[in-house]
Amino acid sequence: MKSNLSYVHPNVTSPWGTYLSQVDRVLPYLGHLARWSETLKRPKRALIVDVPIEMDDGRIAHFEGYRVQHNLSRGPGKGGVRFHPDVTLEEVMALSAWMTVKCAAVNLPYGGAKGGIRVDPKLLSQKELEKVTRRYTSEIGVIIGPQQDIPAPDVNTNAQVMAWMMDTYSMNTGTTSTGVVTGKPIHLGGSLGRVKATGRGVFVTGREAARRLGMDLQGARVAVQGFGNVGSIAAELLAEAGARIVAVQDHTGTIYNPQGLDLAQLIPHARQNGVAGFRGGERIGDEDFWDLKTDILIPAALEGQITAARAQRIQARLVLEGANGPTVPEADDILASRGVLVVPDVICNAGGVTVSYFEWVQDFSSFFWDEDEINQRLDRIMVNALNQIWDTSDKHRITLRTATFAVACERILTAREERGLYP
Ligand SMILES: NC(=O)C1=CN([C@@H]2O[C@H](COP(=O)(O)OP(=O)(O)OC[C@H]3O[C@@H](n4cnc5c(N)ncnc54)[C@H](O)[C@@H]3O)[C@@H](O)[C@H]2O)C=CC1
Ligand SMILES: O=C(O)CCC(=O)C(=O)O
Repeated sequence: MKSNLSYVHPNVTSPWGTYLSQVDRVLPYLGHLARWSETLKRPKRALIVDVPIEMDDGRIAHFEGYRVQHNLSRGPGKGGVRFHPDVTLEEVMALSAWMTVKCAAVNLPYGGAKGGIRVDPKLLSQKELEKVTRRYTSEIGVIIGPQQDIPAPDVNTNAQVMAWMMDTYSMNTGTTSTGVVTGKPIHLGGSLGRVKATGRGVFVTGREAARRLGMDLQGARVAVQGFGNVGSIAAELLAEAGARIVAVQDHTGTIYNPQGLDLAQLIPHARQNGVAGFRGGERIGDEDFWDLKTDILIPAALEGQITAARAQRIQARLVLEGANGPTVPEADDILASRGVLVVPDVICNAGGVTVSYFEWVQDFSSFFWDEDEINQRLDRIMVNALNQIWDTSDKHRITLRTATFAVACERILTAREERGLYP
């Protein structure tokens, strides 16, 4: 891991450090394209913005916002916006870089970008949240647009936030620009299937990986960390396929039921209160989550959750990375040496951006598809991408993560080489 950038100081477990180490691992498989690899280690553009708003009590509060466009070689930037009190520039850089790799892995005509505001939205009123969103959108308005960079939901953002972003951008440009963001409400140019798309993609890649491992989903024990958009939908679809969701952890705590949690009751409960306090399971210590006897583990919260120490304890045979960057490099090695198969974030959670792409295409053509068509196309794209990654993994005897980087980085750097360097 090496960064020649003066403005970040990554370490081996920070998100940008993790990403750099993942790039280093793919270099031997890039052939002559490796000479362009420094491109992958530098974001093309990073914008830091001040977001001042008047709070409900009359105070003026300032929040720090970011939008990073990591790479635009294959198309406009694409990637979500995160509202979280711990967001940093370095984290957004890593998240934007993983978007570059992810979009190329499923062969979408996009580069990678990501945004964030360092704010705890739970401490804001709805009015304050709207003001923060609108001011942030105006500030990053100089670099986003339907052909430049298209934001979408991520942690703590949703269709309502996307509606405000679309409206602010449209007001500032004097257009109705539905294509400037994806993940919008359906009647504002949103796509059927987008809300569930990331969780569905986790399910599809998990189904395929389980088949290859000879693991029956019927009765398989599943533990899920993070029970928001991605984790709850992945759990729901796995349960529909016969799996038992035995443990769920979110920021409020961890609950466990070896017979399987009742998701029809848990999901609405968690939406209101978090999972803690749910009566259909036993409350266990958060750290005990990592020792549970399960077949499938789904990290679907934040980065850096699977540390080296936790990787030694994980009992599952299959890890489905719903979250971005949940596994640090040393933990990756430990899981591989213990025979635990990891379906990496850059393919596992690519269902969301794939349906975002469908939304963007539908917005341009003003012709909307039905949900079955969307889900079928999503399934096909994910399965084809995973098959190619699996073949690459078998050919070079490398992990699925390095294989995904190999497939994606070849596409990214080929585009870079074909476009050339001169203005
Ligand atoms: N929403 C999307 O379409 C996509 C999201 N992702 C990734 O999936 C992950 C989750 O995103 P969403 O479900 O959209 O967010 P969300 O905001 O809907 O849910 C986040 C969940 O993580 C939990 N959480 C937060 N901190 C935690 C902690 N310290 N320990 C345990 N749980 C914790 C929260 O309680 C919540 O249940 C993130 O890594 C995100 O980048 C990846 C691809 C697309
Ligand atoms: O839907 C999108 O455009 C991006 C989703 C996202 O932020 C991600 O895949 O991490």
